[in-house]
Amino acid sequence: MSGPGQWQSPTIKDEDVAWASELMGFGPNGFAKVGDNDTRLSAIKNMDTADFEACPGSGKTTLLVAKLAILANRWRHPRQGVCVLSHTNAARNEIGKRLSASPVSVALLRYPHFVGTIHSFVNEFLAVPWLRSKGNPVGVIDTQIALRHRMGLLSWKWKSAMERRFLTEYALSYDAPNYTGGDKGALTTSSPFYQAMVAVSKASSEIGYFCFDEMFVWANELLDVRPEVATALRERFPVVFVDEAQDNSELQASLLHRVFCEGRSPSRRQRFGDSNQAIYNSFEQAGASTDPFPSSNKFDLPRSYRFNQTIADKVKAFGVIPQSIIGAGPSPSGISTAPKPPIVFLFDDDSVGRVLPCYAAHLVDQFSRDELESGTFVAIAGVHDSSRVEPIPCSMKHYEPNYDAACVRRASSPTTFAQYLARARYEMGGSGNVFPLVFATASAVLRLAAMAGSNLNSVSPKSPHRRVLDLLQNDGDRTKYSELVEFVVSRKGELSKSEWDGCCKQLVVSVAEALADILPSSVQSFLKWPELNIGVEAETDTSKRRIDNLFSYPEDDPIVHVRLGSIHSVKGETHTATLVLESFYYDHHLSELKPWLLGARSGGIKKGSTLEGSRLLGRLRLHYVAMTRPSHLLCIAMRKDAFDGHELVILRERGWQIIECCDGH
Ligand SMILES: Nc1ncnc2c1ncn2[C@@H]1O[C@H](COP(=O)(O)OP(=O)(O)OP(=O)(O)O)[C@@H](O)[C@H]1O
Repeated sequence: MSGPGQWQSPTIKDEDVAWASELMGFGPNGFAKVGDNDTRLSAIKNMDTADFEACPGSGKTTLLVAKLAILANRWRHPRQGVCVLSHTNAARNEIGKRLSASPVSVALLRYPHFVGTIHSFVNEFLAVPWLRSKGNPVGVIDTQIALRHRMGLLSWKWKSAMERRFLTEYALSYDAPNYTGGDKGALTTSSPFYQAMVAVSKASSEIGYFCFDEMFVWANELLDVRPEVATALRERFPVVFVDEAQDNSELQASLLHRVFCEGRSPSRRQRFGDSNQAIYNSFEQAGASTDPFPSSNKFDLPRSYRFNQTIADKVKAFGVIPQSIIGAGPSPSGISTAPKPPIVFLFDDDSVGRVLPCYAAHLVDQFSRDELESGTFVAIAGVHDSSRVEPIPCSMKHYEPNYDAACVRRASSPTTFAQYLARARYEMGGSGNVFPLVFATASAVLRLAAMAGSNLNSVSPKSPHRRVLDLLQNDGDRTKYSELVEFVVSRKGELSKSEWDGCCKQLVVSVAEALADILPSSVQSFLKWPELNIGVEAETDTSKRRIDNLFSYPEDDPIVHVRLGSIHSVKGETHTATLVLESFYYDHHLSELKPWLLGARSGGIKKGSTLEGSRLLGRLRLHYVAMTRPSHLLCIAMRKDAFDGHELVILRERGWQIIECCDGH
């Protein structure tokens, strides 16, 4: 095997680029020079270590997939592969979906290549083999289950001590191989209380329970003890691509740097991202300081193929470092009408519930029936889930009281069986593909068994469905599992409460008990069926759709379905129309960004060249992601009293049209 230093990258020729462009459906010139500008062409041909920092909709993911197709077509190394890493499962699935569309590039989804999240790479190639080689089993990698297991091991005395000190269960996680770390407040490491918490973390890990991020601890320990592992991985993967690089945390960036870049014979590494779109789990979280993105060797791609110049002009001020976006879109799609003027919907306390109907009515007014059917219509809020009730509006729940946040929260596991199904229906998005339902049913059963204390091996290349079938020992249990799957599929995942109570719940319990013995009462919450806010209608089709977070309009005979979600959940997506809803985090997000909307401010740098505070930068990035999703229509919804008369005049002068929801539009 040749090392990465000796690996010869294929030279990408013009004919390869034209072939890939045709493959992606852009004709032969999708990546060709535009006037004098050949940045896209040189970006796709470049095979050296580089960063591609580009504006929203500039085709970063498209460029990456096209480049991968060219590599797949030319790949001749039986034991060396291309490594493609993404931050989230959603991004990994998007790349996987696009690669599987062509018989050539689908090869990248198999050995010797790797396409997956950074977490799955760390588990598969570093942490899990290392732990197992030390004789430590790896059963469950799931923060919620591991911390719950550790709480169960902690004596009553220390549990009450945690309560008194306001320590959460995260005090039982660790960030060093001696099991110390986690948020243990001001306790000294030598105190008996601290040591008791360390002891349960150790005991639980030694029998196979781990939090997600703890796998980085073990991966780093392996690299400390066996630095030659990095050399072997560089030989195996001479070329590495990182998508959504702006979102890498310090933990991820520093580990990837150690594995692929640091020292001699680095792999070729290309990263794709947009630092203006860096949104993390919390505003306080900072980006990576090791190997930050972008480096100085970067390509800029200023043309957005998603939207036109009107939308580009509305959104660019929201970039923390404003980019000169050229609105070259929308690229051809099923939507043939021209892009529409942007809209601000205004509402007050009484009319907040009218915002979604007004938006849907506007869509019906602006798009043809065919376009309403084929297009993607979305409404999103920065805060989609909150227990706050004031000041109105706090979250998506003020606009749609039946909104179920767990259904769209891709990063965390669902907490009930019903949520597993809801998320699967959301993924199916009306298609006839039942795979998400089978996957969700199997995953939910495995999770229930793990919650009940079964130490099932959660690290497996097999699908959850295959794993359940393998784990079920006798034919009777397998038959029950098949009945369960068939029942869920026959109802397309839409079970009524009576169907759940009637037979489905018992099937779930029986299968989980076959995997985990008796289910303790503590898992009952997982089996709870959702109560709806719309009372008697609970069994109607409309209520089911609302659990799926689809707002359908008109209610009686819907002609448009608006998908509801968080801004985080729509990263990387392209919509026909996007409505960005006001929400509350310390203040109303959009109201705080009013100077950017009115053209008084641009970017995140204050006078005197200092950066704004982290909260405001977080607001800007979040709403920059949100407002750059639509191809044809950008809408925002804000409180009417956020503006005075003069400001409304400015908004209109800047090209926004205003629709008042209070008027009974
Ligand atoms: N070369 C191209 N020619 C025409 N259309 C393109 C081209 N590249 C991308 N597009 C279209 O532009 C839209 C945005 O592409 P893509 O999602 O790859 O952008 P992105 O830069 O990854 O976006 P984001 O920054 O929001 O994640 C898609 O509809 C895609 O089909």
